Amino acid sequence: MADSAQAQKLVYLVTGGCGFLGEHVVRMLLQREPRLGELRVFDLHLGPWLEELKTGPVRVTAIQGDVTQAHEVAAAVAGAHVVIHTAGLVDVFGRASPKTIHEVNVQGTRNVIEACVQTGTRFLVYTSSMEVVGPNTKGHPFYRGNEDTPYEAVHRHPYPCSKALAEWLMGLLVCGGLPLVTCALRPTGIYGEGHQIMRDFYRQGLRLGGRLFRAIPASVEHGRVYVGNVAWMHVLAARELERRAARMGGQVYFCYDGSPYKSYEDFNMEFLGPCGLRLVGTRPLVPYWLLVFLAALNVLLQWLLRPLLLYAPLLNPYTLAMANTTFTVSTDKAQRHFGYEPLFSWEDSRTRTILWVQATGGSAQ
Ligand SMILES: NC(=O)c1ccc[n+]([C@@H]2O[C@H](COP(=O)([O-])OP(=O)(O)OC[C@H]3O[C@@H](n4cnc5c(N)ncnc54)[C@H](O)[C@@H]3O)[C@@H](O)[C@H]2O)c1
Ligand SMILES: CC(C)CCC[C@@H](C)[C@H]1CC[C@H]2[C@@H]3[C@H](O)C=C4C[C@@H](O)CC[C@]4(C)[C@H]3CC[C@]12C
Repeated sequence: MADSAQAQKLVYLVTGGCGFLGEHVVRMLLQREPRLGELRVFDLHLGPWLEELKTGPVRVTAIQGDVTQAHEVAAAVAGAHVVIHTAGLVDVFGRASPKTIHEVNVQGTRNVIEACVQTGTRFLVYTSSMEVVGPNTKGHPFYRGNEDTPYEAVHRHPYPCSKALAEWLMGLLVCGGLPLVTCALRPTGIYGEGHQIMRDFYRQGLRLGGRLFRAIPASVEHGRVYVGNVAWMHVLAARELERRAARMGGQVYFCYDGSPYKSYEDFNMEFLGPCGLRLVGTRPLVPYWLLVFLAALNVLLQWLLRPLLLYAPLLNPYTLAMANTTFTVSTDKAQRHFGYEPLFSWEDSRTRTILWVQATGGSAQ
């Protein structure tokens, strides 16, 4: 007798499937989801790498579309059994306007939810963010917290505001008693192959003669999680939503793995060190007040230069506050609720990331 994996082939849709995380989710589904019959990859910008996937046994359909356009989302969702919604505008640098961030992250998510409800899709996994919780504007540390740890979540920046609102929309469904079963995954800072900011730091270090200068005390710890494990968690959550709907429906899960707790800069050095960079200073080399001043200056410059060019450096008051606030998670909720175990050990994650930085860090790719 054919087993159920062969009997029922499922249609999956991944929004934002050509982004940093989205590409890993797409590849992970193809490798690890035996019930996959068709994979729809929906993104504003389609990657050329999708072409190579079309020659495999699973039907891969590339859909160029915009989540802010309800009719485009509805057409892509129609007939899908499962939707993984990772599309989003990740901007804490002032590149996009607050209005655009809201449209993509909140209205886009609303469109995905409504399309699922209208077309009868039953399972939806949403990529949320740790920033739905914090760090808050008061700089309170969140130390080894879990999904139930009390924390004063106060948002002002458009990006965390939008992620919080979108996650709240997901929660509304549970209260509304709709047949759609959803859960939200909250990654901390993701790293791994394709991580733009890691590459930016690497290039900056190369420009500075192989050195980076410590700006944040080593005692400020950050939660980081490997992209392959975040992708695996999405695939597993999507698979288990059906079987464990009562337990998982409406739940939120932090994304976690065995990556060590370190400061943002020390963590990056785990990869940039083996690529030849050195972090200078055991303590910050510039006083904090000077960083605050430079961050404020960058905001002013961004505003002054806006008519001429987009000036969006990494340092601004929000990113400085983030970098300077401890935020680490310690939880096993995903393990308890749907059997998640990281697929990649810390050693594997580290090696894969180093190889990627070495291969592409200095090139224009
Ligand atoms: N990178 C992180 O550290 C991190 C941490 C926590 C949560 N997240 C969340 O994970 C998700 C993916 O983030 P990422 O780091 O891969 O970002 P990314 O920018 O690499 O990927 C986002 C993808 O969404 C697509 N997209 C943007 N606007 C769209 C639109 N209007 N219509 C359709 N597609 C659109 C982009 O083209 C891109 O391919 C986001 O929802 C983000 O909020 C990321
Ligand atoms: C002060 C400077 C020297 C260093 C600036 C580092 C700064 C660019 C880093 C620090 C923390 C980073 C964020 C953190 O890892 C988590 C997330 C959550 C996610 O939803 C989007 C990405 C984001 C905001 C990281 C962006 C880069 C930050 C702010």
